Amino acid sequence: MSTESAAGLRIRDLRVVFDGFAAVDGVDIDVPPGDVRFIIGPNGAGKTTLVDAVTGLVKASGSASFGGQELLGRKVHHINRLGIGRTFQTATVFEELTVLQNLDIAAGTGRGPLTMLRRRKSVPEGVAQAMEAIGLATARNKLAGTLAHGQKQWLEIGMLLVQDAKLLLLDEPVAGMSHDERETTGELLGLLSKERTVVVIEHDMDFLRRFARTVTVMHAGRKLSEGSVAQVQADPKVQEVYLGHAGASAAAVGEA
Ligand SMILES: Nc1ncnc2c1ncn2[C@@H]1O[C@H](COP(=O)(O)OP(=O)(O)OP(=O)(O)O)[C@@H](O)[C@H]1O
Repeated sequence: MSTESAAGLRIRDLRVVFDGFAAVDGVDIDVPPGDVRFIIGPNGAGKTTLVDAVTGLVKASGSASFGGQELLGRKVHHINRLGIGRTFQTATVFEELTVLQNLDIAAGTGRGPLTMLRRRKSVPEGVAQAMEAIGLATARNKLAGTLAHGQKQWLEIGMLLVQDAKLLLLDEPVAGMSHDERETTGELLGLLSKERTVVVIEHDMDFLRRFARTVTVMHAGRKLSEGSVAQVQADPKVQEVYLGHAGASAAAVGEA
């Protein structure tokens, strides 16, 4: 195994079968450290199932390793402790708690519930850095339930940062976001990738064009194409799958 692939996410012959149906059907993917990899594909292509397999939510065969550590066969919390963090399409923050309390809980900083619920002046450095990165430092005492949609997604990413996740798997992070929120999120991905590996499942092609470094296209449980944004957009196989005919602009990808 090369040093590079050992350090990043390395998936080999990944298969997930539901009642005889292969939702992920023998996929190989390498995401090197520092990449911002977008995984796209039509509905039902197997994108979420692939991430579910990597994070221990569904059983899979083959191999998925990060930093040289095999993930398949481990429990969800163990995978989490190995530095794998994941967000879902709907943000899963504690709405009745503040931004800071949400981050505290994610960080598991060892305080009892009463201490956590008290407002306080000193904030652990990791939590302060995360709040800064996600742009919520001034909103630290706001209840998460009162945040804008985009801010909730950022808070969820912040919760992964305080856990020091080294691999961030983000499921449609900009769904439902405004234009400005998308731009901010895209910039955040670039910032995060300096110290982490970022994998984004996404349908939004404008967002992909602006912020993906590399792209993997999935279709019917398999990897259809991979490369730069320009390479996959120019791939006739990708155009065929999205538009039903080659030669058309791939601009409509994701509008389905
Ligand atoms: N728990 C399950 N049991 C049975 N089939 C499932 C299960 N989860 C997913 N599938 C099927 O596996 C296939 C892949 O689903 P998956 O959600 O991974 O696709 P996707 O690429 O993420 O699609 P979308 O873009 O719509 O989220 C689909 O045909 C789906 O119906």
